[in-house]
Amino acid sequence: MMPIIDVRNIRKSFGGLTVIDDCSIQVAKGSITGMIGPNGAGKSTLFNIIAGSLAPDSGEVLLNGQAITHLSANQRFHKGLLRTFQIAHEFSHLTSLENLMMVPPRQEGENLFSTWLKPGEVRRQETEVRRRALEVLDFVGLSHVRNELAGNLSGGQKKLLELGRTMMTDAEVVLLDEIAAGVNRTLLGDLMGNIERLNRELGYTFLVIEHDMDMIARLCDPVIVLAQGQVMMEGAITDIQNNPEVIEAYFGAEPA
Ligand SMILES: Nc1ncnc2c1ncn2[C@@H]1O[C@H](COP(=O)(O)OP(=O)(O)OP(=O)(O)O)[C@@H](O)[C@H]1O
Repeated sequence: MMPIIDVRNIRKSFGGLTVIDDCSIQVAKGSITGMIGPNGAGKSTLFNIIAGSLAPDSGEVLLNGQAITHLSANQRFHKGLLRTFQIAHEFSHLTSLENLMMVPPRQEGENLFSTWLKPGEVRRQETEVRRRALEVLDFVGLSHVRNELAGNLSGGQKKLLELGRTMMTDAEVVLLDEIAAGVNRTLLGDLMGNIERLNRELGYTFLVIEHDMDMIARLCDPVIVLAQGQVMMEGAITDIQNNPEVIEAYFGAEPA
């Protein structure tokens, strides 16, 4: 089956430093694919290239078989590829509900204007967006804080809200960058449960960069190990954890 994300022969250097070195990865539609690797392996750089916030020196990124390398992050968003972002400072003064209602709908080309011109359409859309936002809050377990300012939410609740923002758009592929960091175990459990449900029930594909191995082990299959800008290994987490080469790359030592 055609991969939903196909990264082909990407190279990226900063100054004289080669960070991504002829790297190719594929993300299968419907998977929760993990990406791990030691600090400085190039994970964030590759993510930025996939999301469209950084241009590669060479190579291609395809989404559903279509080259998107030349598209902006915003254009990729409208094609259903998005990454979660920390709730920006200005949004911390809005409630959880408002944060979700602010997410722009996915629209391509002329749809953007055609709905504009119809009388009554704007109000109908706003009612619909509100209904959707309330459903999403319910799904991610944040109904009880719907009128709370986002800035007052706990770290874990903010992550749930960020995940909720992706649900406002009918995303196809979501890039999750280190979302477990700073989240307490209970909320992390909720977050993982929601990711699984989005995957199973709504067909979302995820590409997850994560240092939290428990999260990778529970959610991700396959897992890609990146080291020095190249794919070192790809497979099930149990195989990866027992691979001497991977252990060496991570810890710089042979397994005991
Ligand atoms: N904008 C930049 N300018 C110069 N060097 C950069 C830039 N972005 C990243 N790098 C360098 O590229 C290398 C890979 O960084 P990257 O953040 O992609 O790694 P990572 O695998 O995500 O690491 P971590 O797990 O620590 O987040 C590092 O040596 C980093 O210093």
